Amino acid sequence: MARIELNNLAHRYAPGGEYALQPMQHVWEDGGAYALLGPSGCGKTTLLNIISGLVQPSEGQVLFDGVDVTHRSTEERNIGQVFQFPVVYDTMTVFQNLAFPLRNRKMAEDYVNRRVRQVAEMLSLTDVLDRRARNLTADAKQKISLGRGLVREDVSAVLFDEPLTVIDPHLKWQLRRKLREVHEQLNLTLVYVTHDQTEALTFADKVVVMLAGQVLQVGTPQELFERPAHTFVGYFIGSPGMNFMPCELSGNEALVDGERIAIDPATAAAASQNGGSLQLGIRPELVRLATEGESGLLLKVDQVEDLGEHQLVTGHFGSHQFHVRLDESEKINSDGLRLVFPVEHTLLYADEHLVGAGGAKHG
Ligand SMILES: Nc1ncnc2c1ncn2[C@@H]1O[C@H](COP(=O)(O)OP(=O)(O)OP(=O)(O)O)[C@@H](O)[C@H]1O
Repeated sequence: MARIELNNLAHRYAPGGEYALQPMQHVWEDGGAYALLGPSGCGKTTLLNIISGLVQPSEGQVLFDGVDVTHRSTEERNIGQVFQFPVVYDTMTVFQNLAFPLRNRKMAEDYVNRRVRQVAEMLSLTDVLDRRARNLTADAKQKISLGRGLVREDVSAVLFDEPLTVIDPHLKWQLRRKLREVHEQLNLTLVYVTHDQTEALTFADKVVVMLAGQVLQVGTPQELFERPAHTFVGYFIGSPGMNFMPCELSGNEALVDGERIAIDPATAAAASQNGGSLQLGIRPELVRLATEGESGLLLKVDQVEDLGEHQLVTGHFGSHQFHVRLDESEKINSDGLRLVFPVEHTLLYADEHLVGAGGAKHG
């Protein structure tokens, strides 16, 4: 397994053309499970292909455990890959398919037997080990592909490019869980590309959020939820995403349409030094209703949706749309709700970037 270092890495497909990947500097730890998350065209596949060696970066280096592998082939980098569509040998049995990467490297047969059975067990393929792959469902074939990517212990990393696209929706959840278990048991460095936040958040220890060729934040699912480093991360992660409202500063308060909202003093001080166009950000889950006698901001209610254990209120402050997620037991006054913005969850963004500790955290 390897620690992967991206050293001043950038990529343009055409000399002098647009950057498909903006210059970046990152370290991905040995044994970590990473997800690359972002909308279509943000550069996820380009970055994955640069790590695997399918694309040569136009600038910078890729290091595996400190060794420069930028100009080495995929084969020389010792990478396992799982693609969107299953890559299996139809005429071989499931066992032979899983054994292929090991037999190819002349591993001893008793080791091959043990390892194939271990991986088959993890992916619930034990019952079909003797069946020919040709007759299996698309789901089973993709499980074989996953197994082939995971079967070698000597790879530097295993890269997955949207591997669950062809999987039946009810099986996706189960397979994601399986992949997590496999990661815990095999301790492989995994990089998983997806545009689906649920997939990224349930699979990865650390999620790398990308937009327009840039890595905006590398963080745990909790960090991305609690302290999005960029407004896009706040908006992209969460359902619905974070609320943002343009504001001005007045001492330790943000002014939104003339209303005053308390801000942590250190954040307010940093924001007044930073300058830039300011927005206040808060998660729909982290706003609360004012208690009796407590003052709060009046939200005009437009719509209430029943989400089972929660209810989602869509309303507005002045001209700004705002979402609040409340427990199903809360009584909603359809005229309006008095809301409290807890200081610890009320964040400020200057020119789209989080102000204060953790604002420019990349890692
Ligand atoms: N072979 C190529 N030649 C020229 N430009 C390319 C090539 N491959 C990708 N691009 C461009 O690079 C940018 C990043 O594309 P990339 O495929 O890496 O994004 P992505 O996030 O993986 O998107 P998707 O989820 O749609 O696969 C896009 O603007 C794309 O048009």
